[in-house]
Amino acid sequence: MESNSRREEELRLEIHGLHKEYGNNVVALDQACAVFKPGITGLVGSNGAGKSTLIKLLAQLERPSRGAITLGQQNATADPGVIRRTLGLLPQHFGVYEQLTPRQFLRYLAAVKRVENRKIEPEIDDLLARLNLTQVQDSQLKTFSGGMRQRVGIAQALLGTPDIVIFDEPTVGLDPLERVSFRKLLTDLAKSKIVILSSHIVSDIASLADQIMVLNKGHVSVFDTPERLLGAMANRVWSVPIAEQELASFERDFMVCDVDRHSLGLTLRVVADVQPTSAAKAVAPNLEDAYLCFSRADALEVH
Ligand SMILES: Nc1ncnc2c1ncn2[C@@H]1O[C@H](COP(=O)(O)OP(=O)(O)OP(=O)(O)O)[C@@H](O)[C@H]1O
Repeated sequence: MESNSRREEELRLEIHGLHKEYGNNVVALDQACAVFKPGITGLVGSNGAGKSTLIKLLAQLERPSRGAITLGQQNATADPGVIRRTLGLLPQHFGVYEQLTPRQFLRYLAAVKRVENRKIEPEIDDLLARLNLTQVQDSQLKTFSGGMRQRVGIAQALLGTPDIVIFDEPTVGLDPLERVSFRKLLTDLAKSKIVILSSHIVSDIASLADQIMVLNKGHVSVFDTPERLLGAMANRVWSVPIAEQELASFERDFMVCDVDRHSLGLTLRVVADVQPTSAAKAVAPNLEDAYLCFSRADALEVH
C-alpha cells in the first residue's frame, strides 16, 4: 500500500507554465499546466494545435522557451535524463532500418536504450508476441506494410519497460483488427504507466482515456475526465430538422457538429445553450461534440 502511494507520487509528471515559441513568432504552446498520472491521457486538437510540440517537450527532444517539467520531485527541465531514462516514445514519423528484421531492429534499439543484456531477448520475444509480429520476425522491414511498421514502432517504444509511454498518432496505418489489439495493449499498460496518446480521431480516444486534454492554438482549452466533458455538454446538443436553404444561416449562428441529408430535408446536430427551434429535440451528447466545442471556441466551461 505504502509502496503504491510512493510510486504514485514518483509517477507524477507535471508541466508548469510550459511555453514554446518558435523563431517565426509562432506560439506553439502557451503556458500549459497539467498533471499526468498513471492511466491514459488522450491529447486531441486540430492541425497545428500544439500536440506534437507538447510531446517533443515532454520527450526532451526540444527545450521550452519558458516553464518547467517535473517528474515526482525531480526537475526534468534541469536534468533531461530524469524523463529520458524512463520514457518510451513513438514519434509521429517513425523511420526503420529497412534491411533489418524486427528482431534485429529491436536488438539494436535495446542496446541504444541500454537495456540489460540478459533482459533483451526475453523482452523482444514478449514484445513481438504482444504486437503480433512473431511470425514475421525473420522478414526484412522493407517488406512490411504501414500497419506492420507501426506495430514495430509501438514495440520499440515499450522496450526497457518505461514508466512513461508517449504515442504520437499511434493508430495511423493500423487496420480495424490491429486497432482492437492496440486498445487492449494500452489498457494493460495504463494500469501502471503514464500513457499519453495523441490522435485526430476522438472516437479512438473516447472509450479509452481516463482524461482528455484538448489543445486549441497552443492553449490547453480543457483537461478533464470524459465524464465531466460529457457533463458539460448536457442539454446543449440538439437534433434540428431544417430545410436545405436554412443551412447557411444555421452554420453562421450555431455550432453545427453534423449534417444528415435525407428525403425530407436536413437534420443538423447542433450545440446551443438554448433550444434553437421549436422542432429541435435534445439529444445525448458524445465526446465528438465536446471535442468540437472545446477545440473551436472558448464558448464552454466545465463546471
Ligand atoms: N520547428 C518549427 N518551427 C516553426 N514552427 C513550428 C515548428 N514546429 C511546429 N511549429 C508550429 O507550431 C504550431 C504547433 O505545431 P504542432 O506540430 O505542435 O501541432 P500539432 O497539433 O501536432 O499539429 P498536427 O496535428 O498537424 O501534427 C504550428 O503552428 C506549427 O506550424
